[in-house]
Amino acid sequence: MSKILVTGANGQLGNEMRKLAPISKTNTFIFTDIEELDITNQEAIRILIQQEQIEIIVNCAAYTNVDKAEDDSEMANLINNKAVENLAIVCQDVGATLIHVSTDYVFQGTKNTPCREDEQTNPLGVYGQTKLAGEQSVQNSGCKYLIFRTAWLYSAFGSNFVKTMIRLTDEREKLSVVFDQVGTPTYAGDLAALIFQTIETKQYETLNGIYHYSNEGVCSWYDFAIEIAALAAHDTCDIQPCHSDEFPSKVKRPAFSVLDKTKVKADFNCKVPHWKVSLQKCMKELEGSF
Ligand SMILES: NC(=O)C1=CN([C@@H]2O[C@H](COP(=O)(O)OP(=O)(O)OC[C@H]3O[C@@H](n4cnc5c(N)ncnc54)[C@H](OP(=O)(O)O)[C@@H]3O)[C@@H](O)[C@H]2O)C=CC1
Ligand SMILES: Cc1cn([C@H]2C[C@H](O)[C@@H](COP(=O)(O)OP(=O)(O)O[C@H]3O[C@@H](C)C(=O)[C@@H](O)[C@H]3O)O2)c(=O)[nH]c1=O
Repeated sequence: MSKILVTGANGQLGNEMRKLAPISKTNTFIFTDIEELDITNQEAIRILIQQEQIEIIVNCAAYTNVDKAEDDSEMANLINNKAVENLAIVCQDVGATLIHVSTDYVFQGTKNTPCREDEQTNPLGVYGQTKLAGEQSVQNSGCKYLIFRTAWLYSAFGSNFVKTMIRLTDEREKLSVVFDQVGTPTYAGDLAALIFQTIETKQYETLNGIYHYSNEGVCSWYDFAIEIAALAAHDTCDIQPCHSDEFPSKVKRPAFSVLDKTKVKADFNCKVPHWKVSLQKCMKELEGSF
């Protein structure tokens, strides 16, 4: 029996972890968000970890507003890097394992083959830079860790591209969506299932390092929007592809950030659902809300 702490548990991934916890056969999960545990406070982390004798931390907390981060780099760095360093230092001190989550936005995305874990990083914006710094803080701490880099996360919880597209394709007659940024959408429930499996089967005891995990397949945000609208039966909105420079944003995003999952599939022996299959699952959960 191990005790697991999930931080940032009110977000998309945290809520998906909450759904799985009750089926655990061997572990007890404690869920916190900023109100219960502000991870920028190292002392508060230390007290909770020691009091509860936590063996694993799953860090789902992050600053995820990519546009806002450009004007708020201090806060983004505090949450995506400094706070992650806090978790890693405490884990190292008490011998706990840190399971952390990072992003495809650590890559520049200028090549057109799937990104492997050992490939050169070069984030284009503040969000990606602070997430990369967070990865490095974990690695430098000396703690036992797993970092799952994922991409284009969505779920029935929180706000995300799927929910935005459901709303916009209902409200508008016409919509432009970028087709020159290519990646893979990932259902947060699938990533949570992998993290849960890692804990339940104790894979974290033998595996460590960075792993790429997204759903299977490749698409542009435009393709993703088309599929969302089709599943929502929002067929009156005319969705048109546009270039990135036609969609106003202060941050440059990677043009191609498909993640290569060869390593995670081999080491974790996990089956990865295609993004269209998982999108259908999530849309079913959202039924009634559109
Ligand atoms: N969303 C995406 O598309 C992608 C996300 N990721 C990564 O996956 C992980 C999970 O993302 P996701 O579930 O979407 O994130 P969310 O933004 O949905 O959730 C993050 C949670 O962390 C909380 N939080 C913020 N600051 C603190 C703090 N100081 N202490 C404790 N909790 C805090 C947030 O609270 P509040 O809302 O009040 O700020 C929120 O509840 C993150 O590491 C993210 O970088 C990777 C690729 C894609
Ligand atoms: C709403 C909208 C967005 N877009 C574009 C903007 C952007 O290039 C793309 C996706 O929009 P988003 O705001 O969801 O993008 P963004 O917030 O950048 O999504 C990213 O979030 C962080 C947390 C990650 O880690 C990444 O993996 C990725 O999921 O679609 C349109 O072209 N038309 C639209 O109407």
